[in-house]
Amino acid sequence: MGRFILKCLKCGREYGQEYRLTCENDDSFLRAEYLEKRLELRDQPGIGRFHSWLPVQEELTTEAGPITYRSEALSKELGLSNLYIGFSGYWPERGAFIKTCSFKELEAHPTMQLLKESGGKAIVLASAGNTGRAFAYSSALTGMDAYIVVPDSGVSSIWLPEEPTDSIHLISMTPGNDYTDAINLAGRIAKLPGMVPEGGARNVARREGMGTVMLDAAVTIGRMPDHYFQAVGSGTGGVSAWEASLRLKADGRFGSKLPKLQLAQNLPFVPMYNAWKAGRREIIPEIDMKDAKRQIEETYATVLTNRAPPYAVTGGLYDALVDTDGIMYAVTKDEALEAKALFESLEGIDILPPSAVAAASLLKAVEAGNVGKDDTILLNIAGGGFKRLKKDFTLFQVKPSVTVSSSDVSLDELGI
Ligand SMILES: Cc1ncc(COP(=O)(O)O)c(C=O)c1O
Repeated sequence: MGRFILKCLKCGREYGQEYRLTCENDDSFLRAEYLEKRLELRDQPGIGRFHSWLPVQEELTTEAGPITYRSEALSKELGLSNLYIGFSGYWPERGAFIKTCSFKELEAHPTMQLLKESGGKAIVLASAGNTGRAFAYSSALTGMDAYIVVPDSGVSSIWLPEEPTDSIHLISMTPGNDYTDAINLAGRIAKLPGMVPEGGARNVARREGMGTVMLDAAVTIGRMPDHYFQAVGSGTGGVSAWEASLRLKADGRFGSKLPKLQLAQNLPFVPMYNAWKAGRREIIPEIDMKDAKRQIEETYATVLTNRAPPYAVTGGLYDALVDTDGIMYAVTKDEALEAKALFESLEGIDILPPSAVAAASLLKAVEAGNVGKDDTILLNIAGGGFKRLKKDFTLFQVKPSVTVSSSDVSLDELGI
């Protein structure tokens, strides 16, 4: 018997347990509804603890999982009494063992498991860096093929803490192509026979994997936080946190008020910030991301640069922000670097650029009075511990099997 059904958020059509990204009637998100309505923690080391609300049959045994701890130093510096850090990365002293150093690994493991359970063999995805590394690692662990398309700026991010396997197929794109070009090429490859698109935010396994950050926080704190801070590029993490809190609310033991999403992008590329500020569901490219490619080149945290984020779609980020009375921030590179230095010196762990953007947004929120001094706050440090990892592991660069010059190349050139 299945553990969940997939339900279309617009027309309500239900599907059984399968690797499905879209409804046959419309373009809305599908959401998983689990038979287990109460979160029953499993005896697993990582995200497998949250099996109740992961769309897979077998419990995941990976040690990769989010951790949550109560901040002391940063909390004191900001004058906050209930600041919690959700950390996804490598920090063994705190029990954090994500060896690709970001919460993207929380998405990769359930996705590969769901793919395996539904008979799929090869997954195709685009990445600006962190997602590709996470799926490459999951491919190395499971032996399942992964075709990963990255822009030139992302190639150096595709490393592993062990020897890469033949199951990893890295396709790089020449300079001038960005993350969205990689998405377009991956979309074409995914139509080849035997290939399965990972689906980005449409993939419930990805969303539920990321949602475990909120679940871990709620079980650690004993209730849902009042505020949730994260830097977003696609916004999937924001949607995931919202969906996880809807389930926690229905569970009944973790409070009834949904955490307020407080999400950040980095200047000059801030399309979702612009649309949200203007009160619009639609992103208007000419207004919200004029000269997008140039903006992206100037951006500090490049993984936050998705030109086609799931913002307007039913069940997407706009709906999540409306439902949680959310706030969005635009952060400069200087603000991010300042917040990074502050966080690292006070909390004692190195963090990735997007996490610096998230930390900067918390500083802005405190300054603007968007959080109360005694409110319970969850800061999602979605990537970190890279320097810490290098002390314990040798890292291996994954080499591209082919480099292409545009998303329109003939697929024969790829030698798949
Ligand atoms: C460390 C980290 N934080 C935040 C994000 C933004 O994630 P999303 O917009 O998919 O929620 C990313 C995306 O790659 C990331 O790697």
